[in-house]
Amino acid sequence: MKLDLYYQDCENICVTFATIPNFSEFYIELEGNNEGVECLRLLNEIIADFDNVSGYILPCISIGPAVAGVIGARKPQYDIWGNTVNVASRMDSTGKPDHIQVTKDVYSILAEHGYVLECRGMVSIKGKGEMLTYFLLGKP
Ligand SMILES: Nc1ncnc2c1ncn2[C@@H]1O[C@H](COP(=O)(O)OP(=O)(O)OP(=O)(O)O)[C@@H](O)[C@H]1O
Repeated sequence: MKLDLYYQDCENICVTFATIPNFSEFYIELEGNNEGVECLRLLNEIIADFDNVSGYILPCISIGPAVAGVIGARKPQYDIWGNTVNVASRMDSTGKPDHIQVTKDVYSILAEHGYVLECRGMVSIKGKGEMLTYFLLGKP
């Protein structure tokens, strides 16, 4: 048995979750049309143009340690794990349309660099309790 594992401990990474609002409706509309190929085209466009996507994407950010690696023998997949990833996912699931929700740690770093943020207040996060979160409003 081959025991080589690819993994990397990351001390401090920034994790962004990005949801496309109403994606499932969009996808169903396209199913009869080119079997979803147009949908893949759109996703590639969004990823290639990530800096200019506000409006139809909802990014949410957390920072901290995580482990990254490849898992799966038959269908290997690269993924990341850890509390930082779960919190980024929660920033996404508790987010607000047209807003970028970030944790307090992200707020501290961005505020130091002149970004404009607004305190949202305490948000109830599954598995974490109440967390103070912020909305990112603008660049320096
Ligand atoms: N690598 C990842 N990629 C995508 N989503 C992830 C990843 N790691 C964690 N998540 C998501 O982060 C969320 C929080 O993770 P947690 O381990 O607390 O899950 P859970 O308690 O089972 O919650 P849930 O009910 O949301 O599934 C989950 O919704 C999970 O799907």
